[in-house]
Amino acid sequence: MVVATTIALYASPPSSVCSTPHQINACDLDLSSRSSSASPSTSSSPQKPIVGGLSSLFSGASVKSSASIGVEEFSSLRHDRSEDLKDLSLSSSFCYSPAKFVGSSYHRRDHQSPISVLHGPVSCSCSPPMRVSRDRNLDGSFHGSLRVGASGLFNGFVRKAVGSCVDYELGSSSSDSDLVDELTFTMEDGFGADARQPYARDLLRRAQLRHKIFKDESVIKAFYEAEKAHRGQMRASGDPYLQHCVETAMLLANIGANSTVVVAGLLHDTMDDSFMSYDYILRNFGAGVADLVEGVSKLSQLSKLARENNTACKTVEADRLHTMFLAMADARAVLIKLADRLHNMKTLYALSPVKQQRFAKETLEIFAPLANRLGISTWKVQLENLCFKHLYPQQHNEMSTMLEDSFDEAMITSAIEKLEQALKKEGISYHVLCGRHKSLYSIYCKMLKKKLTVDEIHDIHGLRLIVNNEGDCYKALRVVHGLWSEVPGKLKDYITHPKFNGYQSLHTVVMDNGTVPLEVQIRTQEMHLQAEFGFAAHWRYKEGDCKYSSFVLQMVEWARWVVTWHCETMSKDRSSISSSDSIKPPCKFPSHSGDCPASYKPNSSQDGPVYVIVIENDKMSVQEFPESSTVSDLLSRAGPGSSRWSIPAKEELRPRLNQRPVSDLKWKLKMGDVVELTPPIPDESLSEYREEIQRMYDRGLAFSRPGAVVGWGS
Ligand SMILES: Nc1nc2c(ncn2[C@@H]2O[C@H](COP(=O)(O)OP(=O)(O)OP(=O)(O)O)[C@@H](O)[C@H]2O)c(=O)[nH]1
Ligand SMILES: Nc1ncnc2c1ncn2[C@@H]1O[C@H](COP(=O)(O)OP(=O)(O)OP(=O)(O)O)[C@@H](O)[C@H]1O
Repeated sequence: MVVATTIALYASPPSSVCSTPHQINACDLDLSSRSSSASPSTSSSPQKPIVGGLSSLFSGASVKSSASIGVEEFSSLRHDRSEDLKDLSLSSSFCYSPAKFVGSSYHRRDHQSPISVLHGPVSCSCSPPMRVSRDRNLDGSFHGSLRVGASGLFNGFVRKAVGSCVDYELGSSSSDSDLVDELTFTMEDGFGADARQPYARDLLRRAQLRHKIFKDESVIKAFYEAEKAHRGQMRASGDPYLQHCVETAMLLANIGANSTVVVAGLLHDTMDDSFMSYDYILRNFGAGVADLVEGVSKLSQLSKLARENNTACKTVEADRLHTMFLAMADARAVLIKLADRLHNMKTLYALSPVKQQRFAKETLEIFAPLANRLGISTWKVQLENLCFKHLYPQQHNEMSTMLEDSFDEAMITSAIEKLEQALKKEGISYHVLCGRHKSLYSIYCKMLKKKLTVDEIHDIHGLRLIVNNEGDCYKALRVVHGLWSEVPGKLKDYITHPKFNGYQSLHTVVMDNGTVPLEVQIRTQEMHLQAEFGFAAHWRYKEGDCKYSSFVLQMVEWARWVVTWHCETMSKDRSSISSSDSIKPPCKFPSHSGDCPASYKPNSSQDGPVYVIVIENDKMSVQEFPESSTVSDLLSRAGPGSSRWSIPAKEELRPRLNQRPVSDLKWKLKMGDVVELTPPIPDESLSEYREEIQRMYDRGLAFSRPGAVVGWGS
């Protein structure tokens, strides 16, 4: 079966499963059986603190939810409904494109969403969509341990290896030289090569079966480099480390990323966790890949810092962190980091409960919103549902139990078919007809936010229709109301009465089979662009946009667009992207017209604030500075009293900027800079200095020491 992989960054709903008629296709093939739809909540959303029992919300819910869902269960489309179904991201999307309408006035569609990222019929000869077996680990029952071989000789190496990725706190702070001491082999001597190569070959072969990009020369080369770099390293789950690299790269491939990104995905941990250097990657794979791997490494470090400092709990700082991540790194590096995190979240069961909580918290507050901003709904949904499970297991269980019968993919599929036929009969052409069921976490948030019971949520099942013009919106609405009975009071005409943010669409809720509510949204392509990309962008709608500066908004749109562009245009199978009837990003990459909402160019203008990580007394904060601020500005904010500072002569006493002693106070701060105000001084003999610096900070007084020409303050 040819699978049209589509993740609609702009155009379509989350975890969109796109198909030509009669095909239901899965995006993340290894995930498709548990794909889910997006949900709300970000660090800043009102529903963020999700706590408390659901019993009151559920009152009356179970009766209706079980009684009302009399249609074929979605599990029949996917897989057997078994215990671990509860742990999956219970949501998915479907999309039909009217290929049947080929000819005359109908647009031929091989893909669902004209501006979807992936469109690409990625030849996934892996398990058929909707019937993909699930990872054994999702039920959380498997508790792996650090398996490092009988001798345990490589403990240190392994610890170091996994440290930066999953924060096992097993000595990941050791330096590279410590690491060398613990190694009893060199990377080149082919330790265990004979034993491991068959395994690696098998892993590669399986990856190639799942996605053809793994047959690319550069990808194969990267695979073997990753194998060499991570040889002997195991994950806490007990899996070889290489598997994590492959799964990360596979997630990227599944959203249509090109070979540069997939290669960087395979190598994403090599700089942190092996001896592979930037230069080595540069020589072997070029600057594009090397920069990406370096970008991911920086994001990993910042994420670790944030995790250790519980930044996710501080809403304002978490928000700054989102922005910083997008602004400081190539958006594709964020994409790789997200894929890395998604796979780590899927294998979180292997960590201690405390670590699980910490990762889940950070993921929910930092990474899921990032996925949302980048428009990768399918990842956002999976991340959120996994976090939900770990952070609120009781509520997750209750919701899963209650809703597992409610998610009815078959109903959505048949509703699409029905509507498609009826539109055809009426001669109404359309661009996209897609459906999704709402994710578990999104339903949960909506129930809490609006104080609703589950049977009061009318958009658990939803369809979206994108037509050519306004007139067709109303014609299509009549068709919808002719097919199904309308729920009184639920019709909203945001075309005649747009929302304040410019959002336009027709919304109606109808009853399928008289029992299951189905929300139908109808809009034109222009309206849809606005809803996904413009001021009414869905992520802003979900986050509540009032607090964002235009700088942040533009930057997010830029990042989103870059990611989309890269995924779309690099997807080799997608020749139809340029077809004239596609909904396209507003301007041609890489230039924007002046009034384009995505006209922000990272690093090309200095008109926005910079966010800097400041570490002081082992505490981290994410601070905002006006454009063109300098180290001196930062120091004057940090220290009481004087705003003029000079630099201590002794390097080890200076503040550090990105791990280097500050040498120029006029140095301009950049997005993502890390400034340590009280650098760690390992030498015990320097403790006196340290105390004095501390006093200086405390009192804002000048620091001096006999013989040393150092002075803080004027
Ligand atoms: N992109 C975007 N989507 C929106 C916006 N407003 C509403 N929507 C979509 O429209 C759906 C329903 O919105 P409304 O019909 O206004 O419903 P509501 O009154 O907010 O609440 P419910 O009927 O309970 O969903 C939402 O679930 C979104 O999918 C917006 O500003 N931007
Ligand atoms: N009726 C629909 N048909 C298809 N896709 C939809 C529909 N409604 C929302 N979506 C898409 O589904 C994704 C997930 O949205 P989600 O269900 O979390 O929130 P929402 O329904 O848009 O908003 P809210 O939770 O406030 O009602 C978004 O990409 C959204 O655009």
